[in-house]
Amino acid sequence: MGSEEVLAVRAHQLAKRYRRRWALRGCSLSLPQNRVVALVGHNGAGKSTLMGLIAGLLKPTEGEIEVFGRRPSGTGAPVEVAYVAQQKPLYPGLTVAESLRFAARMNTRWDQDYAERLIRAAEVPLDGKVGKLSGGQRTRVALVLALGKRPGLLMLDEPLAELDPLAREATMRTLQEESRQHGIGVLLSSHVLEELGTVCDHLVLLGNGRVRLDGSVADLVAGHRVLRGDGQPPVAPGEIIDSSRSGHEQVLLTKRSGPVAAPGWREHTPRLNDIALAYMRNNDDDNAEVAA
Ligand SMILES: Nc1ncnc2c1ncn2[C@@H]1O[C@H](COP(=O)(O)OP(=O)(O)OP(=O)(O)O)[C@@H](O)[C@H]1O
Repeated sequence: MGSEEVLAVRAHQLAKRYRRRWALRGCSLSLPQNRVVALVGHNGAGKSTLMGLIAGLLKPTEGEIEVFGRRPSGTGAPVEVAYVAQQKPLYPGLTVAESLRFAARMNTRWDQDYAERLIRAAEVPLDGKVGKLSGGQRTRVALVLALGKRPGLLMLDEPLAELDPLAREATMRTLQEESRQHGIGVLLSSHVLEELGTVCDHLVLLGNGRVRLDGSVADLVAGHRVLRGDGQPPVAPGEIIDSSRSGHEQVLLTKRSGPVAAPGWREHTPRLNDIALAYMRNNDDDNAEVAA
């Protein structure tokens, strides 16, 4: 990461233990502002825990974390941070319009015009009761309530799960535009890996509570190659992150940036989800990579 980049989050050796179980350990990372960051990892990898620590809803057991240069309180989110948790914090008895008015009273930075514009774009009825909306519509409302706060960092825990493909595309586009036009940082946890590659600038991959990958998408893609062929792999075993078969061929995801000139082997540039899946499938610490 370039030294000129503004950081939304800096964590050093951050760790969180619930009773005797470590949910997050040795987590050191820097999340840039003005970027869309994908947070991925298997179920129970520690994504929600990391978000809770950044949001100031959880206290670290060990290590340090700074959000916009300050330590989160451990009792509530800083004003610059909007967090949409998996259980979306909505009042089912309010209409959408009432929910926006309530948010306006609770948030000093609230932008009502912008929130109404986003609700109209999402085609959610302003007079609809939140409790009667579909799961996807509730997600859109929760997102608008977060964006309307005009946060410096927006964190979304699994926002795409209940959205149809069109709503997913629209949501991702909104997040990307927000990040580019208003310079906000977006941290997005998701299991929908295919869509992340087109929108995210940065990837953090957690495995068993540890950071396995942390880097810009451009650097991660440039630092890996997919090799297809048969016979003896033309790279050192330590460079192979994942190996599978497709028909007669071996398919290797390798950690290297230079070309591989080997008869019988073809190479191509991986997609972000090829890289993420390979690391998730091979979830051991030997392959851990933390890009600067
Ligand atoms: N309140 C809690 N009390 C005890 N253990 C917890 C608590 N919250 C999470 N854990 C444990 O911590 C680990 C990390 O959980 P976390 O919810 O952060 O993972 P996640 O990556 O968000 O998972 P998912 O993709 O399933 O949402 C898991 O082993 C989980 O069981």
